[in-house]
Amino acid sequence: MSTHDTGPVVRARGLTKTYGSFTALDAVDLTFEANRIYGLLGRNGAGKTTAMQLLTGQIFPDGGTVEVFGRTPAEHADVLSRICFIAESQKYPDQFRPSHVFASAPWFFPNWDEALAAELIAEFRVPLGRPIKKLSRGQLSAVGVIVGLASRAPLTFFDEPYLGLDAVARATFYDRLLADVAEHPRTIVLSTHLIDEVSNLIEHVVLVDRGRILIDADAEEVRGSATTVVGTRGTVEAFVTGRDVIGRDGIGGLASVTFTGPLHPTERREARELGLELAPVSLQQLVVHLTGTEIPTEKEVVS
Ligand SMILES: Nc1ncnc2c1ncn2[C@@H]1O[C@H](COP(=O)(O)OP(=O)(O)OP(=O)(O)O)[C@@H](O)[C@H]1O
Repeated sequence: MSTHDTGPVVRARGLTKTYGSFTALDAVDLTFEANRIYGLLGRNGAGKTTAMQLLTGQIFPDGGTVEVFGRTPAEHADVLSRICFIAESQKYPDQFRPSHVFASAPWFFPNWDEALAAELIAEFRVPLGRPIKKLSRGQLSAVGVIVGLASRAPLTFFDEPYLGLDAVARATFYDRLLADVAEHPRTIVLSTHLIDEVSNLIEHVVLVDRGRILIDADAEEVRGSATTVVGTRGTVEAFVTGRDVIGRDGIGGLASVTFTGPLHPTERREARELGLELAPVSLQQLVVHLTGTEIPTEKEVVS
């Protein structure tokens, strides 16, 4: 352990990545604390993979700084040995079989747990002797997920590797992840589109959109941060006047408007008395509202 271990696990400031004239990541600040589960969320092309590649030293920033365990990741082998990055389309040597992947994993990951890997191999039904090239998409995803879990790396990134998994296998992954992290605390970063599925897993939300951070907050805080109010149009519009509206929908005389910000108990009572229905907004709905198309005005919804 060094003195660097007392600070955050990841600290990025002004992180910028450009591809030609396109800015994939635009002056992003990120801080990941030890032993938390982070959800890196955002639409296709938002910049999630780019951010993870920068944090793991696979690509270099055009601006800003990255420190992982207090050091620049690419230049320090001891830092890299504490990072596990599982990508959706992991590449393996041509002749590799899953047995080779699991046999070589301990060379890269000092905390590798052989027994856990064996359990997961059985649970995910990975055919150990089949050439990697012949595996189904789900089986290939399972190989990645097993490496990510059994590596027990202090900082583990899962870049949507579980997309190929069926619903049962995904549930297994989520359960195993939670159980193992409870026993062996470490920092996990999950990037995913399946927000509802992971919303109970995530402790901290980082929402990326077009290379910028839209939300960087405690998941609990984010979950309670938006409300949808439904009722007759005039009443709903009067109720949301002056609020930060992030979504509008409606049909005929009915309106459904989503807004962010706290709601006082007296305002809740007032809504009930006005015959309005209030519903909390799920993390997934919130992300859709914040990263979707522009919010229509009341007039556009009516017409
Ligand atoms: N090597 C590259 N050259 C040019 N553009 C790139 C390159 N790598 C990424 N980009 C662009 O940068 C943007 C961010 O890509 P990134 O892969 O980080 O998105 P993402 O949030 O991971 O998306 P997805 O959810 O679809 O995987 C995209 O518009 C992508 O096309």
